[in-house]
Amino acid sequence: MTEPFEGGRADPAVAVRDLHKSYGSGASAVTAVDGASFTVGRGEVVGLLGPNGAGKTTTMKAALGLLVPTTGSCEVFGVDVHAETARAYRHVGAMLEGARNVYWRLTPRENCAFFASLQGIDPQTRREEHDRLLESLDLLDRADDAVNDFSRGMKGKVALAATLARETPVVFLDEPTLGLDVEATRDLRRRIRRLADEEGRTVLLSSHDMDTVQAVCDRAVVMNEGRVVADDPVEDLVGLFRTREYEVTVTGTLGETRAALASEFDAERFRETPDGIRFTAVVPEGGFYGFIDRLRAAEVEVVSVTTRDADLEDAFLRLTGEDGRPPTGTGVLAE
Ligand SMILES: Nc1ncnc2c1ncn2[C@@H]1O[C@H](COP(=O)(O)OP(=O)(O)OP(=O)(O)O)[C@@H](O)[C@H]1O
Repeated sequence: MTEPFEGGRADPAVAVRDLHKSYGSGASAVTAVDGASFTVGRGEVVGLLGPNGAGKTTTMKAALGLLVPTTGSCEVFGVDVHAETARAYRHVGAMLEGARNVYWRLTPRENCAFFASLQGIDPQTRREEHDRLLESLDLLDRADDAVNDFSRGMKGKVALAATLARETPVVFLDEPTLGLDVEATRDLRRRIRRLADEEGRTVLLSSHDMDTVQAVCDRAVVMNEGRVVADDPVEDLVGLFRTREYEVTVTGTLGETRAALASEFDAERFRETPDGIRFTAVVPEGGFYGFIDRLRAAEVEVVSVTTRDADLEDAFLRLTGEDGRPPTGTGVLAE
């Protein structure tokens, strides 16, 4: 692995500082990133989450020096990537939006060898490692075929192999599990964890796959509309929402109780079903009996109650307000 920059051992591996990026100008200008700040510590695996258009790719590109920020800065090991892009790039391997970083005329094996040698690594010393990498991505059978003829999904996997073959101390992965099957996804998760745990490498990954984020990330930075709306350890993000969500079906007339349930228990998604009125309610830990009493007082008959533990996906939807409730910001998380 290439040694990180000398000096500033206290510097985080990646620092994004008050980053603003707009595309275009005048009335057609699009603000993609609107004052985002976060850091990624050395050896940390951080997930960059957010709905489509939240600004994740733009942030990663700015942190790679591929885009000039409108204002703000990005640093790798304390070095401004825009002032010294080549120097920073040497320490960051990135797979962005699929397959752009591989040579399609070369084979997977040659791509791995090429990207390793770019980093000053003698590829002869890594043959077995590259084969293991290609095998884990189910590419070994095609290791000597030109990438040009591969499907999009396979090209993506070659891009990932080439990125990892560079053995850089920092790795950016934009949607790394996209197009991977269950087995390959599982293997990739293990590989990402190993990069951090055994090799001390730093990983920033964006993903819509919450299971992957939950499985591999130490921390999640959640973006929405160009801003960071949460920056917390993954377990805290989940813990914050460790209330129980219930799906409840009742018969009878809810009347005014409906509004009371909505305000006390976040009850929503009321709908008529053949079994009765169904809705969801969020009940704090230990509050279940109070909730049932509330229903009993309304003289409705409870037909069924099913529980569902909130997971990271629920947490994420609430933070970004995509569940229809007002967004919850970092201020709430900090409480
Ligand atoms: N080159 C560009 N020119 C104009 N607008 C752009 C450009 N690239 C991105 N945008 C816009 O900037 C906003 C943020 O896009 P970005 O790709 O960074 O988001 P994202 O979080 O990565 O989304 P996704 O999950 O869909 O990849 C979006 O509104 C997008 O349409």
